[in-house]
Amino acid sequence: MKKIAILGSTGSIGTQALDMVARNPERFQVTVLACGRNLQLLCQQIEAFRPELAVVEREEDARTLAARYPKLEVLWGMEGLITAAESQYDLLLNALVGMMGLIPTYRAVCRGRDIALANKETLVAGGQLVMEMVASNQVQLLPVDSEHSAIFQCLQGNKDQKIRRIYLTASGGPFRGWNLEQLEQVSLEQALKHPNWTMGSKITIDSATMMNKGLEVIEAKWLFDVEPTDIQIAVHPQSVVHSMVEYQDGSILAQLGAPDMRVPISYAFSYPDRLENTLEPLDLFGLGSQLSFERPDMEVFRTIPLAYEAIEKGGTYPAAMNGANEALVQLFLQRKIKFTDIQNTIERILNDHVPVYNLKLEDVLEADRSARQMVQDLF
Ligand SMILES: NC(=O)C1=CN([C@@H]2O[C@H](COP(=O)(O)OP(=O)(O)OC[C@H]3O[C@@H](n4cnc5c(N)ncnc54)[C@H](OP(=O)(O)O)[C@@H]3O)[C@@H](O)[C@H]2O)C=CC1
Ligand SMILES: CC(=O)[C@@H](O)[C@H](O)COP(=O)(O)O
Ligand SMILES: [Mn+2]
Repeated sequence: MKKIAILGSTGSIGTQALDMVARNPERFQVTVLACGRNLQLLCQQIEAFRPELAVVEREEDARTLAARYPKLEVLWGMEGLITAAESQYDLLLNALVGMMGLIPTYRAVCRGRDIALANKETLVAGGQLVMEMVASNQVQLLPVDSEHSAIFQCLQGNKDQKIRRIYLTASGGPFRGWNLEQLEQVSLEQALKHPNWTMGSKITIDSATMMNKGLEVIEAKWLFDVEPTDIQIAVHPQSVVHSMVEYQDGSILAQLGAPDMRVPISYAFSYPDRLENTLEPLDLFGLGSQLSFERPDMEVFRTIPLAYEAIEKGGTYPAAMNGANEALVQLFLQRKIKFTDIQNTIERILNDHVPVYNLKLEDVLEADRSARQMVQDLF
């Protein structure tokens, strides 16, 4: 029985992970459930999965839960997430959204605990620190992000083989093929309509701006130790090929599947085994269209070159970019800024950023904080 701690249990990834646990009760047991403020769903999850520890964002909600479930340990806030990350389990699924995932990941890695990582912001902001600790503590860091799970699967059995490049596939989002003038007019409702995936609101907006792909380039660099210049984004509107690895002999290995996050989640849960499931498989003959691949439009979707530039410059640049993006996406979701303000403001903040190199965790946190402050000052 594998004991799994889930941070972000009420979100898109968290609920799909619990679905895989429910389908495999003889293999997985949940020890921790953590969320923000969605107490109603958390209570249902507590009753269904009987964890030992629950963590919520606010103290008052923790007190409500503790009164309702006297045998359950209930904690709150970042301290609660850290206690959860350092508790007893076999695998931590980090499905929190945003930079708040970094510290719990880091603390779990410091304790030598294995992690299934959905929270890509962890590696974007703190990749260098986290990966150094992963290596020294021999931690297994298993990707959940669909493209990174695909790359990880294409690397199996080829551990020491030289890679020529990675093709990181992108749906292109709802505004694929649009020009800058059209992007100026984008509404929140349009941006929240992803063509192929149902996900949380933050990542859905990231997909629309294509910042999601920029974040994923940085995530791939850290996970697979590849140069960003060897990672080629390939816009693939069908979201059937989840990514590819080209080896030095010219062979390209790809992983295909229906767009269903329960597949990469269950691979991370059961690695190196593959779990049998009854999910709807990809119907190759029913695709109804050809599989197509095109280069991204980096003049319209400025987030992509900005992300390449941030990781090339290194130091605190990616943390500043990520912090600015999170704050801007939040403002866009609140209808306080225009869609194009997101990329324009990130560019401005990166231009003004004063970097720190030879990073410590505090430097990353400070770069994140000051980028958010700059966004606040601008809007
Ligand atoms: N969704 C997807 O298909 C994919 C997601 N990812 C990545 O996975 C991560 C999670 O994404 P997704 O599931 O879509 O996000 P969601 O917004 O759907 O879920 C976020 C989770 O984090 C919790 N949370 C929010 N604020 C806090 C807080 N202050 N303290 C504790 N918990 C909090 C939420 O709780 P509450 O519900 O109470 O607010 C929720 O459980 C992101 O990094 C995303 O980029 C990667 C690939 C695919
Ligand atoms: C499911 C997943 O992994 C998302 O990150 C997805 O890739 C988003 O789609 P885009 O390719 O449009 O960013
Ligand atoms: Mn992805």
